[in-house]
Amino acid sequence: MTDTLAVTDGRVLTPEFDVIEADVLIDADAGEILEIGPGLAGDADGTLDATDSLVMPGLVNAHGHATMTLLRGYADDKTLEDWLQEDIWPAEAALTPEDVGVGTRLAAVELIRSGTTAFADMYFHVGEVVEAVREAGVRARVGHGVVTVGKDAEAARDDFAESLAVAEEYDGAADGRVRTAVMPHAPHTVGTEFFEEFVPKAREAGIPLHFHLNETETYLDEIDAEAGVRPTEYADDLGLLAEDTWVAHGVHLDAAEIETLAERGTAVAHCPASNMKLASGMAPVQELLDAGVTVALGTDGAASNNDLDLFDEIRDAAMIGKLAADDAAAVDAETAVRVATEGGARALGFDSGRIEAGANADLAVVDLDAAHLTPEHDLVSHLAYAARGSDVRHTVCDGEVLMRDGEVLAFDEADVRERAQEHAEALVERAEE
Ligand SMILES: N[C@@H](CCSC[C@H]1O[C@@H](n2cnc3c(=O)[nH]cnc32)[C@H](O)[C@@H]1O)C(=O)O
Ligand SMILES: [Zn+2]
Repeated sequence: MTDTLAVTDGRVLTPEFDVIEADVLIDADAGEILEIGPGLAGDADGTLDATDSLVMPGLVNAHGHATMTLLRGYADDKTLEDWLQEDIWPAEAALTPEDVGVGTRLAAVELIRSGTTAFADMYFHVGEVVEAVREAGVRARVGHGVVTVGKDAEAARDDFAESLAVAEEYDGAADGRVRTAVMPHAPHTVGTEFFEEFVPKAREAGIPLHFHLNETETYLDEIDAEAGVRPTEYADDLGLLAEDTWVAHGVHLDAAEIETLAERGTAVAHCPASNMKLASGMAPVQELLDAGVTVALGTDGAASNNDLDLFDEIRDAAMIGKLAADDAAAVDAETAVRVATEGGARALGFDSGRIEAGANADLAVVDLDAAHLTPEHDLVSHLAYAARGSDVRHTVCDGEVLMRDGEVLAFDEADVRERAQEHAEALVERAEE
């Protein structure tokens, strides 16, 4: 007999973006949605009340560095280059594997609280990330970030080799909730010879690739000086772009680069808050969408955001998308919610991001009983422009309830926060020694 869960008496956001009154019946063992319709509560083994609430697909955070929650508020108000070189990289040099476990658990609490059920993570000590994901109950595509600049050839090679080994080792962990990717940091922070050696190996092994692309003007100039081409062309020549590749940022893209991404089927994880905070620029989101590129949303690390609430990103994406296009109709409410759900799921290769029979049972239940969500003209508008992560009541991933009525079940949240505070303080002390 299968174990079933019914999400009852709410309204449901359908894949067509209609809002209907319905229950959602879930096969908790298979982690799949079984049926959407009226009166499904009767036979279910368990229920989750969605009265006065909207049942929506769990949000997908398609780019980030979860451990960087430990560096939230540590260094602000700087350009990307100064921030990384003066503050972040020295602090990361002092990070221990245990710090990664603690920081990722803090991130998981924040993600679950704000209705995010899947995330991408580029970091190191990936085994610790995987353990945290296993415990949290969320879904993730994880990888070891490779940087070769400033390293001798052997250390550089080892770093890329580790990214490949880690991706092979952990793929399918946590009952299949963990998938992996090879994650070279960016075209300009990894030497050409290492891409040439390892990208074909990743391709042969069927492992996706993820990296930062065209985040700042400075980075474009570095590739231009070295290779004399735009970074997207450089990446394409190295075989980096494919249907299972997704890139982060894509802020400074010209028309030819957008076309290349569309042709290769490579998705872009747009990170509007990080791009604004580091003054990186405005990504051409509407142009990407018009060209047929899959767009997803990411927070990036908590040190450049400074939280992991994807509702902020949805709103920011709509706002900055309009500014960038100089068009108030650009990146409309439905589009912004779609990129945060089905766009993210497509980018990360998860059968999630929509409430439909057969899809993964990954969903968020948003409490509509709030002043800032009144009146109810249009609930999709509310999701894009008025709702906050803290409006999420329940979070379900893979058919398991991860938060019920605002209580995170997977962790002792107070303990996670206390340990995060301790580890963050000790980390900064070591970094500044
Ligand atoms: N193994 C590598 C670590 C790479 S992890 C990925 C890196 O991306 C960094 N990072 C975080 N946010 C951003 C961003 O917005 N742009 C570029 N890099 C970032 C993050 O701090 C981390 O160092 C090493 O030996 O240094
Ligand atoms: Zn990043």
